[in-house]
Amino acid sequence: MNAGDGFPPGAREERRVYLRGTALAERFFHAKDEELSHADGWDVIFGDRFGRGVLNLDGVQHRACRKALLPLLGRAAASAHERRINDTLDRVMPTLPLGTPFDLHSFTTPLVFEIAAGAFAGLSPSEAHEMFELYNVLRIRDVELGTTDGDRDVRRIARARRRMRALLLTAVERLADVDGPVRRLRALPHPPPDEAIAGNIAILILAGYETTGYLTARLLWLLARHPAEQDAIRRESGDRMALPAERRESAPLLDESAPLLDAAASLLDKSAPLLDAAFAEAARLHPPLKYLPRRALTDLAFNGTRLPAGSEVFYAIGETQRDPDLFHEPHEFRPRRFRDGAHDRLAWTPFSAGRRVCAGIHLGTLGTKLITVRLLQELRLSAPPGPYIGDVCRNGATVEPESPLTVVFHQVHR
Ligand code: HEM
Repeated sequence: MNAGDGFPPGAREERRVYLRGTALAERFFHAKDEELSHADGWDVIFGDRFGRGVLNLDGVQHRACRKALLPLLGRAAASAHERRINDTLDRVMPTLPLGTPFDLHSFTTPLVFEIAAGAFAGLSPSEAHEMFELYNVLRIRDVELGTTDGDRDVRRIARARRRMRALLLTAVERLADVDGPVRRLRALPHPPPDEAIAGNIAILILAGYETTGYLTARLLWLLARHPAEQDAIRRESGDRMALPAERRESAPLLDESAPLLDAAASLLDKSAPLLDAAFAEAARLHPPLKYLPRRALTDLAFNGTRLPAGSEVFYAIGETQRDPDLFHEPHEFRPRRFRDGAHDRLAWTPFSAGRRVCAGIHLGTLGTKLITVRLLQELRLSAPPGPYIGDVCRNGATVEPESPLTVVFHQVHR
């Protein structure tokens, strides 16, 4: 870097920069991988524990994998996914307890994991359960080397990584003849090795379950705290759920004409506007990814904000979506705001935006909405009195509730 280039002394050393607001978003979401690396950014969050896949690849490899995998995640895949979700719910819903406090997040997360592991790795419910536990071990952070606990964690993580690798390679073998990630990736002009295919499967499951599981829990919890909104959505969705299964599948919860866009408008579902608005509002208040991690590979300047090469760069979705200049009463749950008026295009980006917008936006939206309406059809949710439960972000990207998202289920009386 030359003297007089505007960087303060010492700024070339690696540093962490947080970007907020729509003015910077435009430039952030349209940066090239050669400017802001996803691979290096996500390495800060989960290192090499989950392997590489479409989320944490850059450049040519990323483009090839994304193109190969998108058809499995798009609208065409929605009805198979809807069937899988319904079958899983048929099995687990009768086990939900009535009348006692119940943590939504510890229910929805393994549930969505099982669905994702079945869809992308062909795992049975018991195999999925084992893999879920392995993911939890692989997420352990802040290991203090040289202490008894730290050394035990290192051994647990190493064992979990070996077992995870074995399960994923078995999945690669098992799925060789099925239309899924393995066949799609092997059909590329330069097919990745099995290890990389396994990494892609791991990333698909990871990207899908934590986000959808968390957002579903948040939406249901918010509706438990807002009974009028809950009743209105139950009435709205009742008509659809009363349809026979085949008709329900031909009237999916997702607007079939919606392209993979980057604004809330693309997810509008004309047949369920109240559910749609509550979904958008839950994702505004509680985006599962609070920050998007990148690393600047070259010196950059975004609207005057300097990003020296080597910086860790985080786009703050959560703070932007609660900016009072962008949303009136930003900390309140007001689904109507998404029905009443337009908002700045990049003010709402829970699925990211631009070229690298969430590849699973359709499945994530479908999963969250479907689990919500199925539960609301059979159960009324109430929230025990208590303060608002916020989030913690332990890894610099995803969030989890700071304490259990407790609700009580009651039978719906018609
Ligand atoms: C409500 C649910 C979901 C939310 C809020 C969400 C959010 C996001 C966000 C913010 C990103 C961008 C990450 C970044 O820029 O670094 C992303 C990427 C991605 N998501 Fe999702 N996601 C959800 C569900 C899913 C599902 C169900 C899948 C499917 C398996 C999925 C697969 C992916 C993949 C593959 C990427 C990487 C895309 C790329 O880099 O080209 N997501 N998601």
